[in-house]
Amino acid sequence: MCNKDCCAVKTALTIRRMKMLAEKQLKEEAAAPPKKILLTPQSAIFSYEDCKRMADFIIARTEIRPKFGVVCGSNLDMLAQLIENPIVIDYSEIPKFELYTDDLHKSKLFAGTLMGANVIAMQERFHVYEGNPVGSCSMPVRVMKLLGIEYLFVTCASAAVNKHYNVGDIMLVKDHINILGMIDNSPLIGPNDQRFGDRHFSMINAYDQQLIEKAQEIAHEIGCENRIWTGVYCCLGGPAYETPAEHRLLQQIGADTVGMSLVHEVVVARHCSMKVFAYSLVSVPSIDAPQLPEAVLLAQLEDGENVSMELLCRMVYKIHNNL
Ligand SMILES: O=P(O)(O)O[C@@H]1C[C@H](O)[C@@H](CO)O1
Ligand SMILES: Nc1nc2[nH]cnc2c(=O)[nH]1
Repeated sequence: MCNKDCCAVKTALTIRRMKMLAEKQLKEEAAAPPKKILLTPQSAIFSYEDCKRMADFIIARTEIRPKFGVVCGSNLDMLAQLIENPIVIDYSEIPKFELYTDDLHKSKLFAGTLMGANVIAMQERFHVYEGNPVGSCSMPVRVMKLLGIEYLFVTCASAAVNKHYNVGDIMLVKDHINILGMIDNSPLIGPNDQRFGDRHFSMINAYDQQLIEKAQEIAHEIGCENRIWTGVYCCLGGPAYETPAEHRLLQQIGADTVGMSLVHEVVVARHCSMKVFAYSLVSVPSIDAPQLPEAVLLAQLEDGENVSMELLCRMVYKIHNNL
């Protein structure tokens, strides 16, 4: 047991020791070379030349000039497998293309034909929550542009925000709320390369209205008009799903579904004037939805995956044949 004097001595010693340590640390910091801070503008991480080199590599390997590009979302990787006689390229083979991804075995590009049209599909996309800068996540879209793609089909998994949407439903995206972009995390921040597009550009009709109408026609043709909605997608950073309070906020600002991707790819696609068609497969129920057994949700999801394949094939067929 120490007395009052003992503690006072200890405190004085501790203070002196801390002071000495702080001084030593300051001296060491002053002697160390300055740390390099790399401020990399999003738009300059991959230059036009980098994207061109990647596109040239893909053209050399596949020998096709695709008209359609597809980005597969989670639970939608089977869309890539619809491509006939595909040339499959692992992302790691393409110079500089490989980024961080949780799902290495799906990191593949499929190039071939679908319903008679030349198509290339990314089986897995890059996400911001995996540690990739937002400008890198959208780099493949620029590569697709330089491959000559006219129509970009972007797909993703999402959670229902709109209480009428069920798991397995498909939402055709008519507009988006880009929360990451709103808080200064746009893929186009940095120098603008005019070869891709103008510095400022409109995001009105970013999701091509004619393509949406074609998809709505298809919904009727296949008898899925009560399962294919048209709505607003909101992108959050993830990887955690939103809290109930955030979910309520998203309902109030007009989101119908929420996910962790798509919008930055669409911004980059519109910057370089690609026609965009996007849909999200509802994979997580809204917090207002009645609780359903896991097996029911899985069956609904599987059904939605089948509808999404039908939708993709019919869209490609109709556009390719001007129907
Ligand atoms: O690539 P997408 O946006 O479909 O992936 C979403 C986000 C997470 O990776 C996953 C969550 O379920 O789906
Ligand atoms: N933010 C978000 N993204 C998703 N992607 C798939 N499901 C979800 C979800 O519940 N929330």
